[in-house]
Amino acid sequence: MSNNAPLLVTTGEPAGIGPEITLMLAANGQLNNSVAIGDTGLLKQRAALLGLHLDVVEAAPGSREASSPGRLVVWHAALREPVIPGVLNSANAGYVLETLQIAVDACQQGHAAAMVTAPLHKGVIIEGGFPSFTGHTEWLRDACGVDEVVMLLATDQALHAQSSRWQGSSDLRVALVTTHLPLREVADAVTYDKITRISRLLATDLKNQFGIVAPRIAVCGLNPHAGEDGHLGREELDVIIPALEALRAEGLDVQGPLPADTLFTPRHLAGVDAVLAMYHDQGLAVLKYAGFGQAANITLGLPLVRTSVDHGTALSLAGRGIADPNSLGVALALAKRLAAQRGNALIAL
Ligand SMILES: NC(=O)C1=CN([C@@H]2O[C@H](COP(=O)(O)OP(=O)(O)OC[C@H]3O[C@@H](n4cnc5c(N)ncnc54)[C@H](O)[C@@H]3O)[C@@H](O)[C@H]2O)C=CC1
Ligand SMILES: NCC(=O)COP(=O)(O)O
Repeated sequence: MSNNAPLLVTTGEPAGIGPEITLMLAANGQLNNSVAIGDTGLLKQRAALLGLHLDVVEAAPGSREASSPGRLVVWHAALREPVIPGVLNSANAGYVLETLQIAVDACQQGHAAAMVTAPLHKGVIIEGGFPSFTGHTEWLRDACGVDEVVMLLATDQALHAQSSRWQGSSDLRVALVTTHLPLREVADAVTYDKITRISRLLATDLKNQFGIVAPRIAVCGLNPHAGEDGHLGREELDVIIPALEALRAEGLDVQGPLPADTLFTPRHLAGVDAVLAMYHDQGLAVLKYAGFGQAANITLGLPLVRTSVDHGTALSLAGRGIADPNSLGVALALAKRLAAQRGNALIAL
């Protein structure tokens, strides 16, 4: 990694809130070591629409110039068609993916310290000619040529931790065995191999990226009451328990499978560093209840640092200046910390 590389912020779906939450952070000085990737004209228009006093200026991809108070530096990618806030247009799907590719290339070539992604709209990318697209996480796995990645969402401001009686960590971290899958397909995707690979990656990155020396992972069951000894589903007996036994034999501290409805209560979370949920809404509904807007999404297992917001494109808010940019700020702060930990030199503030 060369010296003084910026953090990159991909601005996401152009009709969503990604461009404006990026501009909002730039306007209050939170993008000072960063560069946005997106259409410069779009960002200028959105800044004007919101009445933000900000110079939006273009720089060549790979340059060391970064944003400063009152000035947002942009690595330009051209929109395919003009954008109306809140109105999706599948013609711009290729544009969104181009912003991601620019970021990946720059991280891999040492021109950037990390990438932070504003939300994109999965459906419109699929409709725009990319039928196998399911999300940043899986796209980044393929773009980086790795076999497996882990989606982890984390907040250090979990709701239950605000109680004066709470004695555990204020961090809540939730990782997923399966990510963007129809519920009908989830049970078949929860395999011995998948659980063991994801758990190993999670434990390794909790150590290496979060500095947790001996990570304790609580693992959810798939079925109600963790299958009730096989009476309410057999995945626990046939797949999850054997996988966890193998992981324990390797020295991993994995508890479970635990009934997911009570695992997230403060008593069970007190000694836990991360929860491994079997599917998207099992884990993320709780995480978002505990800290929506205060959390970030991290992809573990990549050769680069990638964090993201905890929310989506919020189309109905786009162009109105009322979206909360806080999660993007949390994602930026985390990316900065993770990049520094990897030894990626950041532009000094
Ligand atoms: N990292 C990413 O790229 C993500 C993308 N998405 C995508 O976003 C699209 C919309 O997804 P939804 O499930 O509707 O979730 P969403 O997060 O866009 O919206 C859910 C609710 O939260 C509100 N909300 C979201 N972000 C907000 C913010 N910053 N400030 C204030 N209120 C906010 C919305 O107005 C809405 O009421 C989908 O295509 C989904 O796949 C969803 C999550 C993450
Ligand atoms: N709910 C998290 C989410 O959908 C984000 O997915 P990704 O685009 O970061 O893979």
